[in-house]
Amino acid sequence: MGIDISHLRRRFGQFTALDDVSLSIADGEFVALLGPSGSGKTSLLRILAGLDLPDAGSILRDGEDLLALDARRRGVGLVFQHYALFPHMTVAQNVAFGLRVRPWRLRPRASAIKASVEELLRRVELDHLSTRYPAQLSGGQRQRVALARALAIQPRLLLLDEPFGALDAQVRVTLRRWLREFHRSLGITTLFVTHDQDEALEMADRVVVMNQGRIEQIGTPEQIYRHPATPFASRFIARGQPIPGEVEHGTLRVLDRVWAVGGFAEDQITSITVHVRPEDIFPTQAHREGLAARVLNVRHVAGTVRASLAMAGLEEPLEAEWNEREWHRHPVAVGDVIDVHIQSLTVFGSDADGRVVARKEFQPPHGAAPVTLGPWRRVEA
Ligand SMILES: Nc1ncnc2c1ncn2[C@@H]1O[C@H](COP(=O)(O)OP(=O)(O)OP(=O)(O)O)[C@@H](O)[C@H]1O
Repeated sequence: MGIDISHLRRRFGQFTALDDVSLSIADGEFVALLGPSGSGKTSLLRILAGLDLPDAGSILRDGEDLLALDARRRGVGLVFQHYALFPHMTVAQNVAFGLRVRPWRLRPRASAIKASVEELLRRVELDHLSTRYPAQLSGGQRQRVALARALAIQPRLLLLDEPFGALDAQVRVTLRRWLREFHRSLGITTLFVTHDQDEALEMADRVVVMNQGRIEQIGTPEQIYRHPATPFASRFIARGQPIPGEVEHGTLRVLDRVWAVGGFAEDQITSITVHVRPEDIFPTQAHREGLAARVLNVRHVAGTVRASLAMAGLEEPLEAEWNEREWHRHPVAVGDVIDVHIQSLTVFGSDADGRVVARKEFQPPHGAAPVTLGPWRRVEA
């Protein structure tokens, strides 16, 4: 049981904002919609909320057609990036609003509204500020009021559209953890829109990666980070960096190294993309086995060390990232020429339409002995 979104399409004139989007959300799940600006996240949220209709596709909740219900009957709580609090109402009045405007037959008694507002404000830890006006609150406090207000109607589905987008970095991090715990205690099915990778990976049970109106990948934060399904997901989530590679007559050539690629269906695949992550590039002392790299810069950032490396055959430098301890073992400095070992590569094979039809995570061996790369497995995009 839960929400089943299937084959949703939404066009604005010639522009396709949602292109065959299918997604199932389990009861009580916390799902993040993650994608760059314009990827269709808000379009999907608006359709779920009943603020817009798709051109095609269906949404079922526990088997019931959600699209047939008007917005007020969907039991949806909404929080947007820009606090939509009523400035002339106190915190308590804002939270009570959704209950006060109900038709009189459905409206709780004034004493019940007061009790539920008090309970909600306790939950969002703002009971001491109930008589303040929005202008007298911090940004983070306003968003917690907005959340309490969305929860007042006891929604079955909570939709959060970049709720922390306008807050500063430190408040965002604190509220992220707070909201995660809050969700755990409440268990309401929640869809959270963000373009911030850390936010999605840290908070969600599952992450839906969107790009140009399509879903690129759905998975747990770990699955998506460790095993990105497409070059886009790899670049956007795992900071995958492209390096030139070729496949010919059963061999893969990358950075002047050649490995056998057994079982590679070259006839199906018209192009390949090879990605390497910053944390998979290590300095090595085994000179004959490493790849030569010149250190262009070194930055120390909160416990990690980032370096840009110029390498033969690459137009753009590769970014490498080590923790401080690793760096102390090989304290490279600007101008050094070092040997690096690439611990892991991801190779994507695409067909003529650009669809990924095969992918492989590959650990290049130390040394030059050819290895078999495969078997390739099909991926569901
Ligand atoms: N009413 C509309 N008319 C025309 N185009 C629209 C309309 N609403 C959205 N779009 C377009 O659809 C695309 C997807 O928009 P959407 O707001 O869903 O993206 P998003 O992923 O939420 O982006 P952001 O992170 O910037 O909010 C955008 O290119 C946008 O310009």
